[in-house]
Amino acid sequence: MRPNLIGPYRVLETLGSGGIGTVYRALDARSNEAVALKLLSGGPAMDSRAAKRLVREFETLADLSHPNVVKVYDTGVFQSSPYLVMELIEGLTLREYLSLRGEELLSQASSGSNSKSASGSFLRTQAAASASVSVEGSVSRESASGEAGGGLFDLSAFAEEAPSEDMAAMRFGSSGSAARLPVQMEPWLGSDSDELDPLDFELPYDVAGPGAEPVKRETAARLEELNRPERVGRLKDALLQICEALAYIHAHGLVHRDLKPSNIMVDEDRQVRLMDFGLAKFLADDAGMTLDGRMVGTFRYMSPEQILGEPLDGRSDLYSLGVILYELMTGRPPFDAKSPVDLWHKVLETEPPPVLAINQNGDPQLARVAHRLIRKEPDDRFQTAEEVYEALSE
Ligand SMILES: Nc1ncnc2c1ncn2[C@@H]1O[C@H](COP(=O)(O)OP(=O)(O)OP(=O)(O)O)[C@@H](O)[C@H]1O
Repeated sequence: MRPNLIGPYRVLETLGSGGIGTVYRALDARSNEAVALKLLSGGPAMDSRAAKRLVREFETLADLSHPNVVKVYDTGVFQSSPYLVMELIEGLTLREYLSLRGEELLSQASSGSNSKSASGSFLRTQAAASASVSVEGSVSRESASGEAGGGLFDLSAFAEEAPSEDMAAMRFGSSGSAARLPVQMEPWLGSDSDELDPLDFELPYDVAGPGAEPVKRETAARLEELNRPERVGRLKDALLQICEALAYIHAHGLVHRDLKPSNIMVDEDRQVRLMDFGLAKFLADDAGMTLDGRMVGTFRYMSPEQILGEPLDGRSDLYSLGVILYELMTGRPPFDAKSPVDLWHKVLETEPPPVLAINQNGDPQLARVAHRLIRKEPDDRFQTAEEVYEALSE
């Protein structure tokens, strides 16, 4: 049940839930300022002393300040669960943002919908995750399922990563076998493992062929959509901002560890904000596991060294950025599998299809960057976010 009051914060609505907790839109009763409050209820059960210790560690996040990093204002404990109070971002996840057409952004600016800000930009609503965005800038679950008609843009092709990848869906035990993996796993608890690939299409090597099946023609249209110059321009701009944010947090000795499209939001001024950085560090030891055996991080975006439980540095985040870029260029993840263990074997032992083999008209510069980011050996990748920034700016 949604609490009404968490510390001095009046809870207004639920913005969404992830693997380790729930994010609420709340009002600071002292200042009347709207904030986002993340209550870590989905994590390991902890007593109030452990929660307080975690909160003290979170406090270091409040010292960080960068235009592309969500500001942490406050931390606290509510009924033995730690919470973080953050800047409320009125915007869309990166994937949703890139799915909008330029003219849609403009049409939102000129229409008078309630769901827009005074400046006419898009706003995020409660139902945004895994849903679709309408021309009015509101978010519609109907359109995600294709039930809604004219005027709505179906973003289901860019749906957020499947819930099966949430860290809460995985536990590790002592049985089973998984060669080269740092841990062995008990049955995977997620029931929707085959939802890993949001687009669910085959490799379209012959997308433009005369005898192409209907599904392949649709694929070609989708790829064309991904290659719209205006979209590619926005993608590059967003990537540059992500690089700036990563350079900043890495310079502060932090590794994000859970970089994924739903942790990247774009606000109404098209400013990118990284969220949830550092949380994983406090919730896990170096092997990426919490005390009760849950894995920290979202499977699809995990670097090989994170899978192997090795110590991580900023280059692990660069790998995750590469997976995001690969997906945003091809509409599918570089490695697809029916279960996390299969996925991990592929990540560790196989090479993904070239971006330009899937999307022949994709931007070659971006494709090069994506492939260098997802090299298995950290030494073979770009070494810093600054280097990625430079490669994108060439
Ligand atoms: N500062 C914020 N401002 C506005 N919305 C936010 C903010 N932080 C999180 N959200 C939204 O709240 C929802 C839940 O976020 P949360 O971080 O719990 O989930 P997640 O990122 O999907 O999963 P995970 O816990 O695995 O990182 C998401 O839709 C997210 O975009």
